[in-house]
Amino acid sequence: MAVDNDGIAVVTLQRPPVNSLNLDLLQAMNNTFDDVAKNKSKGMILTSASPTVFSAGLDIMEMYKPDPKRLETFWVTLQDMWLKLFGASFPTAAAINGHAPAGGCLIATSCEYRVMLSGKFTIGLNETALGIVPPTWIQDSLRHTIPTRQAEIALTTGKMFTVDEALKWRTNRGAEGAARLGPPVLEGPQMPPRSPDQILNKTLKMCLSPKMALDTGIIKLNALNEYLVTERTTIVDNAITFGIKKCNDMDINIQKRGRRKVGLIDETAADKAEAIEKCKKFIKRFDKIPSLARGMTKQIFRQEVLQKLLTNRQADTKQFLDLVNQPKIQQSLELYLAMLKQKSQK
Ligand SMILES: CCCCCCCC/C=C\C=C\CC(=O)SCCNC(=O)CCNC(=O)[C@H](O)C(C)(C)COP(=O)(O)OP(=O)(O)OC[C@H]1O[C@@H](n2cnc3c(N)ncnc32)[C@H](O)[C@@H]1OP(=O)(O)O
Repeated sequence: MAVDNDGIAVVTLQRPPVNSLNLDLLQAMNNTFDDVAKNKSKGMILTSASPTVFSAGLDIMEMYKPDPKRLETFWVTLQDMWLKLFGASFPTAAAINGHAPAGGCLIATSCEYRVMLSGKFTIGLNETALGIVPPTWIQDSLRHTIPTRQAEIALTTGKMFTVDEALKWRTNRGAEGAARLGPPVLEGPQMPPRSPDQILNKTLKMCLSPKMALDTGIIKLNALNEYLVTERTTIVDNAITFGIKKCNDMDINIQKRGRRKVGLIDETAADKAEAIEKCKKFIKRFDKIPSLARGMTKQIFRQEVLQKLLTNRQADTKQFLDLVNQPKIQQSLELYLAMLKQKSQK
């Protein structure tokens, strides 16, 4: 842990090669979180010493052929880590400088703010894809971060989000929907882009002109009708071109407006230093907010989710122990470890 001049603690996970969460690392995290609270730090940023992995999640070795007592301590220590981090009264942020699967995503979603490095990294709760049901409080951390519907889909599919997907959620509306209609007709002398309103107003004006004879008016309206039917694609394209031009003139970023943010991460950064700076900026937002009021508001906001685990702690531990001790799960863990080893040797 390093505390900067502003009193913000930067805590770096340092367990090579992938910061997998074993008992020792979890205990070290818990002690550090206690220190941050005791020192009255202004806030805490979690990051990783690895250039490519934030955290690979739970250390599979803790669950494979486990010592029963250690396994129980391992799970209770993980619960403690989550209760301390998710329930921390001080501001928390994650500078996610690499992959963050499963438990890695849990740490990130337990913080209040997330900045992830742009690149070929992924983040998400992949448990379902591994055949495991994520415990309620792990599901709650995601549901607390992104909209419920997206959380349900992500959890049930074991979705690992790319950095871009974690920031935004694709929709068919906006610029992407427009793109599916084909390229817009560009501005030219024959067909200057006009809004549909402009076209109709001009035609109406012409038809209402006292100089216009009735039969000429009818001919013009028929011609307009035919034009609207046969040229509808061009008209739509022109309307889109007109819309895009207006948005550009008004400095509205249509690319951003066309996509809805899923918000699993809040921002991206080019490198770790920038990610930490952005996290610091988030924490400094609270400079003028009384810290007691802030901390209590956060805890009340998170209380329901925290209380659920506190109430069901023993049952949750028993469920985990029963699951891990199943021969079928032990077999899956063995296969998974072999698969990871094979992949790392390639
Ligand atoms: C089938 C699983 C059943 C589990 C049942 C238990 C029930 C628990 C209930 C719920 C809670 C679950 C939450 C979890 O966190 S489970 C853990 C899920 N984690 C993962 O699936 C991530 C696996 N790792 C990776 O995808 C990659 O390692 C990655 C993080 C993307 C990094 O890739 P890369 O940089 O290429 O590194 P390598 O893959 O080469 O790995 C280097 C060495 O690290 C070992 N490794 C990786 N992850 C883990 C891990 N989670 N635990 C232990 N060891 C891990 C890997 O085998 C390599 O080792 P070696 O160098 O000796 O070959």
